[in-house]
Amino acid sequence: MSSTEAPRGPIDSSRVPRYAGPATFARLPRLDEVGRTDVAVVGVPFDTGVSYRPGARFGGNAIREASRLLRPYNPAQDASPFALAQVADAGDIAANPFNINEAVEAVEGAADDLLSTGARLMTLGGDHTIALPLLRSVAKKHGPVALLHFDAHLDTWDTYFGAEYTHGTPFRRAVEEGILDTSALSHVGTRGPLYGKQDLTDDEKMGFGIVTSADVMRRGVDEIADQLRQRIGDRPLYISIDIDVLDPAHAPGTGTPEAGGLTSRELLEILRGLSSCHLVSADLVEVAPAYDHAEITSVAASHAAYELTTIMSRQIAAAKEAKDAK
Ligand SMILES: N=C(N)NCCCC(=O)O
Ligand SMILES: [Zn+2]
Ligand SMILES: [Zn+2]
Repeated sequence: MSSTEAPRGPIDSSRVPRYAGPATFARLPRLDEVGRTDVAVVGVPFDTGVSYRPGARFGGNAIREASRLLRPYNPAQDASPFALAQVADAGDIAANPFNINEAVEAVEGAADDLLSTGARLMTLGGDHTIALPLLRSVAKKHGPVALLHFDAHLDTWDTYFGAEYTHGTPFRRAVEEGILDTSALSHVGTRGPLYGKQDLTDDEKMGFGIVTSADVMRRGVDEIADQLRQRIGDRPLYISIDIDVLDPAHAPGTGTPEAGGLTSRELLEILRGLSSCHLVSADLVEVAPAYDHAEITSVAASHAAYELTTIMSRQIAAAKEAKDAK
């Protein structure tokens, strides 16, 4: 697509019913159908890094299936994300299920390739291990990035069974590697039992601030979004959403569920409150459809990815407009 051409949007639901045909995210064109894209939605079918229930390797396709019902206009952000910028489904990154190190390298390499085209990534996991190679790739382009991490868990543990690359450890590795801007790191939705108090002191030393799920309930979504926006400022921002940030009532289909989580409404509202942030890429991980019912989890995930995609599209359009005005 040249910069003057209008983006190619989703399949017209008034002509082809939404339940027909193979699924792409939001029924958008595949990347090979449009040549290049501003936002690449990409799946990572990988779950070898999990410590409890497996199955997130099927998450990306479950989210694609559940996203058939998304409509092209987003009233909450007053934007038509797929008209403002080209958004396309880039398919899946093939990752070795029997070798975590090799898989981590493959994800980093594929992310490098997509980012080098100028696209931003909306990655659908996969387990949380994949956030590390994605952050490595984003940091090569933008330098250390601010991180907003929505999750029941800290994911800053050191190792599991001696393994460094797991779904409970990506953000400790990322801090060690210097790819995060440690003045702007926040967990949101944290809750549940830990291995010890040390988990919290270690996490704080790495620079993380914590907004617990109880904080969200007590202080409300607007105040939380304001606080996060202030902390992030205009830094390049990466958002990583582990779907287990939601209460198991809102997201049963996940591998390490914890009671007392956010509602899908709270998550979506906080994301909308971040629409002015400079979102350079995002992931949504840990959807494990085998434990889901009636697509509860994958529908919630598809809507969260839709809000993130809208934020990116609006910014891409605004940047283009500013450039054209010059
Ligand atoms: N769901 C993610 N990313 N991490 C959970 C790790 C929790 C544990 O095994 O103790
Ligand atoms: Zn988690
Ligand atoms: Zn996680």
